[in-house]
Amino acid sequence: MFCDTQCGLTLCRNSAVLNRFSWSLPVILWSFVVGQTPVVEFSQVQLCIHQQQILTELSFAIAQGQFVALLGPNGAGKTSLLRLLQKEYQPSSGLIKLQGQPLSSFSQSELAAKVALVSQLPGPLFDLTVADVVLMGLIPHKALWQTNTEQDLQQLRHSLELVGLAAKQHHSFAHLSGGEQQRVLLARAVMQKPLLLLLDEPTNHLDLYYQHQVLRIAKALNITVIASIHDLNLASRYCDRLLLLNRGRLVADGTAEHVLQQELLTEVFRIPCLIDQNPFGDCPRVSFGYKDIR
Ligand SMILES: Nc1ncnc2c1ncn2[C@@H]1O[C@H](COP(=O)(O)OP(=O)(O)OP(=O)(O)O)[C@@H](O)[C@H]1O
Repeated sequence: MFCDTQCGLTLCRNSAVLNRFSWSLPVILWSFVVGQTPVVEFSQVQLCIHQQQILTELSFAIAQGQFVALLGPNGAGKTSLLRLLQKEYQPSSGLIKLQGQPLSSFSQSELAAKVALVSQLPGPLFDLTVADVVLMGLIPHKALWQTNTEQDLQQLRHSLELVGLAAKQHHSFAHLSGGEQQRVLLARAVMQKPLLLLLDEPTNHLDLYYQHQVLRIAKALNITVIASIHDLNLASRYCDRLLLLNRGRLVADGTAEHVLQQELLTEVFRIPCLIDQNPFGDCPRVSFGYKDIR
């Protein structure tokens, strides 16, 4: 029996809990059988900053092409996990591998060619046009003296069409709405052709149409994606696999059906919830709320 009272959950090593960790073992076994190395592997990873334990004993493996949602309440450690993958933070112990190689062995420029990030807040981009920002996705793949080819420009147009912003190619990035900026950053990531795409709350600032659109685009890329998402229903609809974090620990890992369990979600998010079937797709739907308040 294993009890994790620290994270407010009592997790017992019974079949229900094993169900909540249904992915990493199959990924490792499948990788072994077909000879394909997982894109990302965390082995007993811990992150401690200023003596505060941020992430505790994270172990999982993600196969090529999986679209993975990182879920959890505020402060659960989602962004910190994404920062580890960009080497912004170093694990205090444990090992992270990218394509079978220790992440620590990649230089920042090698990493930039393999990992793209769409984050919540773009850094200062001064008065660049939309095209300038999207073309920045080519930087990790080009030497300083190389100019953009006709093929690059075609790819630029294609990336902007994907996010519905072809008409704004020559507009100033700074003058776009928050949602449009977010989509430009996704187009830049598409341009980068990464092995691994990291999305940090990619649906923030987006209206309903583009919340779905951004995740549809990310899914259609058929690359490995790890997305920190607050909306459990979007994760359920679009992601192959859900990792649920609570207070720095991985408390569930599996398909939406495995992870989106009423009792678990009520404990982790500290609000009553009900699960039923999403009428638009074959996936669970979560509703949170209190019956006595309308
Ligand atoms: N550089 C840092 N220094 C101190 N504490 C940090 C640092 N980075 C993260 N933390 C702490 O680690 C915890 C996890 O933060 P993190 O941003 O990873 O959570 P999150 O799940 O992404 O939250 P949110 O949903 O609010 O974005 C928080 O308590 C945060 O204050």
